[in-house]
Amino acid sequence: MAPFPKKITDDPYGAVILIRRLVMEQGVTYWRRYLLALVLMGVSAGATAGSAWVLGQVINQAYVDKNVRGIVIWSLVITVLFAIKGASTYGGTVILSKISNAILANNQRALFAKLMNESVGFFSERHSSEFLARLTAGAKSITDVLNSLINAVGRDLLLLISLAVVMVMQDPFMSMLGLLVTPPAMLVLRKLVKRIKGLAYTQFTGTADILETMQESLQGIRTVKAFTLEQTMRERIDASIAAVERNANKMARVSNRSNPLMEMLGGFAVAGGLLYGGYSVVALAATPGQFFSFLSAFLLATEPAKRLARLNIELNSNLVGARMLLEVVDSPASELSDDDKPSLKLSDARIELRDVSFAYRANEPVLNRMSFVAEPGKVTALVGPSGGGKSTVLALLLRFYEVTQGDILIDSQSISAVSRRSLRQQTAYVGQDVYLFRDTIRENIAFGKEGATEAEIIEAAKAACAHEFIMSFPLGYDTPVGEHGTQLSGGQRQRVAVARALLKNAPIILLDEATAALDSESEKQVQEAIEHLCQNRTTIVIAHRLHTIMHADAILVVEGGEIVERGRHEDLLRRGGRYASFFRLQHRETGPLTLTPISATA
Ligand SMILES: Nc1ncnc2c1ncn2[C@@H]1O[C@H](COP(=O)(O)OP(=O)(O)OP(=O)(O)O)[C@@H](O)[C@H]1O
Repeated sequence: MAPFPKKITDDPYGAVILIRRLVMEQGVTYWRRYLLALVLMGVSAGATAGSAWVLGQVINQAYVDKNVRGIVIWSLVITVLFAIKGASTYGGTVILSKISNAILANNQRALFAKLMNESVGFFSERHSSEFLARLTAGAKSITDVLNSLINAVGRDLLLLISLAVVMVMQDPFMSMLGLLVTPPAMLVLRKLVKRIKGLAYTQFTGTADILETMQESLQGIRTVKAFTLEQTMRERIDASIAAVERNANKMARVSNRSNPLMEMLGGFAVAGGLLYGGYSVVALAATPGQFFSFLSAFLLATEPAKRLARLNIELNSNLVGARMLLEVVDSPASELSDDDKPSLKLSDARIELRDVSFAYRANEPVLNRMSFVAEPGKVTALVGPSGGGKSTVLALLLRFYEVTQGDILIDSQSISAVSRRSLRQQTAYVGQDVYLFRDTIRENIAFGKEGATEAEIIEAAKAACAHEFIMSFPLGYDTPVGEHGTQLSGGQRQRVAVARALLKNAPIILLDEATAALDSESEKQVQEAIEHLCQNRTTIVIAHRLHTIMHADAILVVEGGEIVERGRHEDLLRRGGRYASFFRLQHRETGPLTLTPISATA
């Protein structure tokens, strides 16, 4: 999917094609219900037109026939017609709303499903608020387009036709005169459509900007507060809000610019009708009933006529949102399901990187012909300066990205030849930023295994040294963790994440800096949890504070996308190279070394 097009003209979706597509792909599914709604709208239109006609009868009974009984009967008929109109309008509106809600939900599901088929790289290039706007406003726009169409046909056109029938029945000549106002009205409206499209687009992107600032300020609320950025953030969002407000006002002005003119044209038509109607009663012996009936039908017809005239404006402004959503849904998925590939079959879980090169962006290599083996059931540690490419190795192992060159093999199977799902199912990953979902602790652990039992969840929590702190909360496992787990401490979050990984019981463990930024007591507990997690599993661990490294079976020093040193702790120290200097650095910083070693982040 391309990012937001810079100009609306870049957009390949034409209005007619899009409307046809929405009708054929989305509306047609509900044709039976639409038909029922149309019938009800037709009944409502008939009742409205009927009441205009009956009005003429009442007037004639009063002024011409002087018949009280007739007046009473026709008045009763009008009451019945209004009741019919009320009931059918209600039925039609409810049916249409239900269809709209279903279409809205379908589109939101489709967009979300599409996003789930996008790669990690896809999201790192875009802001999530872009999708929020498309999911909400875009999906709503699609239903609005379809509603505008059905209302135009069902409500307005049917009503207009029924009223036209009454007008022609009462006075054919005058009805023709009414049509004279149509061409100038059309001319004015056509000019407005183009402006509206541009404004609707700006409105859409402006709303996305507001969402973006809002989301960033709230997610980074601690940074905002700590750096007293409240005013800065207020100013940033204020600029976006003011721009959207200005644009909305412009849109209101432009889209309603037709109104004064339409009213004037309507006024001319009504005045003409009065003049001619009055004249035909006085001079041509028409009945007052005819006159009143025609006039009321004419007045009733002005609203649907105005709405129909504005249909083009309405459609075009909503089509902008519809395109925004369909653009994402239509774009080729960056991570299509490859479940048809064979599953990864594990025996020992031996991982091998063979001459792996990788670049996020062309000509900016991050890994350069990297090769190493992570032996089965052993702990392999990646250490090295920040930005060296350690996290990238894990990202490639999980196939968040595909290698540019070389291959990654697990038990001699290239990971690119097996399904991503089978690869990820057999891998437990605990990342730098522990992500907890806004749910209870229980549910957050349970994400590790589908259908996990309570006993399994508690067992995992115990092994992750989390059970105790969980039980210290009044709600125990039902304690909500808050958005992103903010109601837990850093160490608690990490232990919940380790419990989740333990529950998954995967043969391969990937850990990225899991003990960073913890006090020594929490770190000890998290470390103990991790030791349980790694037992008898092939583990690749990125260590920044590196408290497990001393005992790691292999230590790889990654620098500039290459492995510059490898070996066990003692060997590397003896060699006196990069690792030894990191080690000494930490030694100086932390005082005499205890058994806990090394931070590799320079
Ligand atoms: N999504 C991305 N898009 C573009 N470049 C990226 C992306 N992620 C990482 N990089 C770049 O790739 C290089 C390696 O990053 P990586 O995260 O693998 O380093 P690291 O060794 O794990 O660092 P740290 O120890 O700080 O976590 C860095 O220069 C980084 O800027």
